Amino acid sequence: MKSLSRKGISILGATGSIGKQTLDVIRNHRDEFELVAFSVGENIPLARKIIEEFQPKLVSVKNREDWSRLKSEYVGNIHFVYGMDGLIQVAIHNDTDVLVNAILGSVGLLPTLKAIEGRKRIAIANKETLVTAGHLVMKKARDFGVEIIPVDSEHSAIFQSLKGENQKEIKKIILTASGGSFRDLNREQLKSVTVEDALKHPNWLMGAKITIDSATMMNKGLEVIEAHWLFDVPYDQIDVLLHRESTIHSMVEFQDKSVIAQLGTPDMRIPIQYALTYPKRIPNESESLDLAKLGTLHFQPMDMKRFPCLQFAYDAGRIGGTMPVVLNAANEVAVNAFLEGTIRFLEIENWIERAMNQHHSIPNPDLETILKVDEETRNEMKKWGSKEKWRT
Ligand SMILES: NC(=O)C1=CN([C@@H]2O[C@H](COP(=O)(O)OP(=O)(O)OC[C@H]3O[C@@H](n4cnc5c(N)ncnc54)[C@H](OP(=O)(O)O)[C@@H]3O)[C@@H](O)[C@H]2O)C=CC1
Ligand SMILES: CC(=O)[C@@H](O)[C@H](O)COP(=O)(O)O
Ligand SMILES: [Mn+2]
Repeated sequence: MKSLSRKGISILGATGSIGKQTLDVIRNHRDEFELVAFSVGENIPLARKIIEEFQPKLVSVKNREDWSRLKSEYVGNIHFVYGMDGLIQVAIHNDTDVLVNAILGSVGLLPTLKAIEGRKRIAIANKETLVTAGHLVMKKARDFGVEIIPVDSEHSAIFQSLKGENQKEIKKIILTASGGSFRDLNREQLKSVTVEDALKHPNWLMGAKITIDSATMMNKGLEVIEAHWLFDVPYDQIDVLLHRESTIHSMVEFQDKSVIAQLGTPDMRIPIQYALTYPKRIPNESESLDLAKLGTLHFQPMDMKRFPCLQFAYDAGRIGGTMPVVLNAANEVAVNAFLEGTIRFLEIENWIERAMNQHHSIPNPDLETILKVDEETRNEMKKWGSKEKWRT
């Protein structure tokens, strides 16, 4: 039986960067939280370690073969599931109080919708889900009275800055952007960058896909759309500001020109923990922000020509309908191709632009239309480019 005094936490994507940091938060607050269920993709060795340490009730893996192997290894009280049905079972487990959606990509959409129907509070890191179907997710959350608490550092900052405020009094949201791994390179220099260089984010240690998204500025583009849905703010009232240090995680300017910001060291365990304890705050082992040591903070306006992916995201958001579905799917496919070494860095933006140019947006799409457009975009893009690796 689940303990009555502890919150039951379930995690989609427990083996990823956010997933592992969520486990850290649970590990450091055993009196507050218990891990009920989790999903992994293909990292079975880490899944075994998590099972042994946390003894959850339900574990989901991506593939049937892994499910079959784990089932025979652990004969006892742990229930094993797999595939999309497995993700959904994690999302709606009876003992879940908070679902941490830390899976990568729009595969997180269906489990999110099911969790809302199951009236689970959702701590959402998985921005691709909100980009793809923000209108469906937020409407369903309102209909079912479910709270969606942001984990993404910028959105957690905005959420915290808005606490106790009147949402109608927002003048603008200011998302901060580090500039990513190539912030000091010009477009000419971007032609020859490598995957290894792209994976060196200046401030945050994150999964591969989001680190590339930071370097192309698509991460900020996805975050603009994410902010639009989470806070119900029009695109004209969402700005992006280059801020090298990632110390101010984001800000809100109000009608009276007051600006409220949230600051902290770049440590994702802080917003993850807040999403789990909200509206409470509890102590942790994270480092305190030392502004005197930092001395100076830097700010620069965003150059859309240098970072066209950010412009694509604003365009897709403003066009609306299925265009953000295409933006996201094209980005997922292109980043994957770059990570596999079959396209170069600047081809990521070319592929996204091409996919968007080929698409006629369908307004106010339902779930079926979204899934269809997502699949069609990925299938179309399979025909592009060579399978030859350009890097050794
Ligand atoms: N990392 C960060 O600091 C931040 C991340 N985010 C967002 O959080 C989400 C996760 O990011 P991050 O943790 O960096 O990503 P990672 O790549 O580190 O982790 C992704 C997780 O999802 C699992 N996964 C991937 N594809 C599938 C699939 N098809 N089926 C089942 N499981 C799958 C992986 O499993 P496995 O490895 O076992 O195969 C892994 O557990 C993204 O949406 C990202 O934009 C937002 C803010 C900050
Ligand atoms: C930690 C986090 O929330 C990331 O989304 C981070 O913001 C990436 O940094 P930039 O996109 O600002 O480079
Ligand atoms: Mn972020």
